[in-house]
Amino acid sequence: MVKICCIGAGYVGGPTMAVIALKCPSIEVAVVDISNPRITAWNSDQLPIYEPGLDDVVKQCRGKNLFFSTDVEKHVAEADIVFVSVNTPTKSQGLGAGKAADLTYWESAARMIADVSKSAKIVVEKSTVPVKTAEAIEKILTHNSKGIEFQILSNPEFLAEGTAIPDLFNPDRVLIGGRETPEGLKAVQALKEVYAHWVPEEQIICTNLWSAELSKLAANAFLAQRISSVNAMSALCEATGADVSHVSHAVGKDTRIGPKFLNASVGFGGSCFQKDILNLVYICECNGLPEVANYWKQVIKINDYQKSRFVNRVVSSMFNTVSGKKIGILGFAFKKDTGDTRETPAIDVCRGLLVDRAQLSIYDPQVSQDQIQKDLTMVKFDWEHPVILKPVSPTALKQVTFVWDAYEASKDAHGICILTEWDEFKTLDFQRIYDNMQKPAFVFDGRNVVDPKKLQQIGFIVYSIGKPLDQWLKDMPAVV
Ligand SMILES: NC(=O)c1ccc[n+]([C@@H]2O[C@H](COP(=O)([O-])OP(=O)(O)OC[C@H]3O[C@@H](n4cnc5c(N)ncnc54)[C@H](O)[C@@H]3O)[C@@H](O)[C@H]2O)c1
Ligand SMILES: O=c1ccn([C@@H]2O[C@H](COP(=O)(O)OP(=O)(O)O[C@H]3O[C@H](CO)[C@@H](O)[C@H](O)[C@H]3O)[C@@H](O)[C@H]2O)c(=O)[nH]1
Repeated sequence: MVKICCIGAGYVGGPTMAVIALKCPSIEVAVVDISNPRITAWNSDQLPIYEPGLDDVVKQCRGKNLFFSTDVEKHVAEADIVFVSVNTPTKSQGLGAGKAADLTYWESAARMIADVSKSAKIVVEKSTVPVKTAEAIEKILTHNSKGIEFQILSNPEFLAEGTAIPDLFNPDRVLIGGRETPEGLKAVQALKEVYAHWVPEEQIICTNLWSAELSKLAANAFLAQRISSVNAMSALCEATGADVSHVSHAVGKDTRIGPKFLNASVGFGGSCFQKDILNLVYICECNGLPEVANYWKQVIKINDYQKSRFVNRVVSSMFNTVSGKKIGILGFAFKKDTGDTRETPAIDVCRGLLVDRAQLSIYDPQVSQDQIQKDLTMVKFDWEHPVILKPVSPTALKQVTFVWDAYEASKDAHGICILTEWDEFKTLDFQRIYDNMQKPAFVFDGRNVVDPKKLQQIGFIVYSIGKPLDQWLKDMPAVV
C-alpha cells in the first residue's frame, strides 16, 4: 500500500489529504502537525476549520485510510510520498522583511525529513513558495540524506477557501513540476497516478520545477489584479455615476476577459493574495527587475486604497465624525463560507473606525470573539500601510462588542457596514433593522449584497461600492 504523509494540517493540508484519502482507498494518508489542539480537533466532531462539505469527506475515511497525528517523525519515516503544506507567511523581520516569504517552517520540515528518513521518498511542495525553493530544499535533503534518494516535486494548490471541497473534487488543473531527469520524471508520474484516480488526465499539467513554482505566484497575482482593476473602476464609477456591476458585466461578456472574479468589493483579503504578491515583488527586486516589481506592488496599493476609501466614506457621510456612534459590523471573515480572518478587509475597516472612536458591534456567523480581538490588536509588519489602518491599542477594544445576531448588531446603531457577503445578509428584514436604528440610518455595503433602491425606499442612506451615489453622499464628499 502506498503511504502518503502530509506535514501541516491546516486549510490546505487537511482538506487536500481528506480528498486524496476519499478518492484513493488504496492509499494510506497520514496528516501530521506540531500543533496538538489542531490534531485533536481533526480527530473530533468539531473540525478546526469551517469548510462546506469537509465534515462529510472526513467522516467517510477517518480511521480507515485517513489519520491525523502529532507523531510527525514516525509517519514521515514510513511514507513513500511526503507533502509539505506548512505555512509560509511574509517575513516580519530581517532581510526582506514585509515582502519575502518566511521559509522557517519549511526549512525545519525539510531538515526533519532528512533526519528521520530511512528509505527513498518523493517530497512534494504543497505550500506556496518562492520560485527556486525546490533547489534550496534539495540541498538540505541531499546534504543530510545519508545516501537516501529524494525527488522534489512542486505541486502547488489552487483551492479557494469556502469552496475547497468542490475545488478539490473538480480542479481546473493539477500542476506537477519536477526535475527533467529519468528519476524526476518517474516521481512526476507517481504523483500523477495519485491524482489520476479522479482528475482527467488532460487536466494534469506536468512541467519543470521552476515553472510550477512560478505559475502559482502568477495565478494569484493575476486573480488579485482583476479585483484591484475592478475596484479601481469602482472609484471612477462613483465619481461619474456609472454602475460598477454593469461595467463588470459588459467587460466580462468579452470571452477573452470572462465574467469571473470581477466583483467590486471593500478589498480582497485572505492569507494568500497579499502575501504571494509581496513575495513576487521581492523576487522581482532580487532579480533586478524594479519596473516589474512596481507593477505588481500597485495591486496591493489599490487594495489598501479601497479599504481607506470605504472608511472615509463612512466617516465623512456621518458628518465627518463617528465618535461615540454605534456602528454595526456585519461579517468579519475575509469571504463567505469560511471562518478564516487572515488579512480580512474587516480588520482594516474596523481599525479605521476605532481610530475615529466609533463604538463597534460585530457579528459574524463563523468568527469567534477571541479571534476578532486578536486580529484587531495584532501588531504586524506594516507594508506602507495607511496610518488610519494601523493596529488599535488593547484599550480601544472597550469600544467593541460582539453579538450573535445581525439585528442585535444594528440595534440603536447609526450605521451598518456589510463587510462579508454571507448569504444570510441578503435576506435580512431591513425594515425591522431600520425601525430599530438611529436616524438618519446608514448602510455601507462593502460587498454589494443589498439592493440600494429597496433600502432607500425604506429610508436608509445607502452607500454601495461602485454604484451611483446617494444624493446625501454626493453632498458629503470623502477625501482619501
Ligand atoms: N489557505 C489556502 O486557501 C491556501 C490555498 C493554496 C495554497 N496555500 C498555501 O499552502 C500553505 C499552507 O497554508 P494553510 O492555509 O494551510 O496554512 P495553515 O497555517 O492553516 O497550516 C499550516 C500548518 O502547518 C503546521 N506546521 C508548521 N510547521 C510545521 C512543522 N515543522 N511540522 C509539522 N507541522 C508544521 C502548523 O502548525 C499549521 O497547522 C501556505 O504556503 C499557503 O500559501 C494556502
Ligand atoms: O470578484 C471577486 C472575487 C474575490 N474577491 C475577494 O478576494 C479575496 C480572495 O477570494 P478567493 O480567491 O475566492 O479566496 P482564497 O481562499 O483567498 O483563494 C485564493 O488564494 C488561494 C491561496 O493561494 C488560491 O489557491 C486560490 O486559487 C485563490 O482564489 C476575498 O476577500 C474575496 O472576497 C473580491 O473582492 N472580488
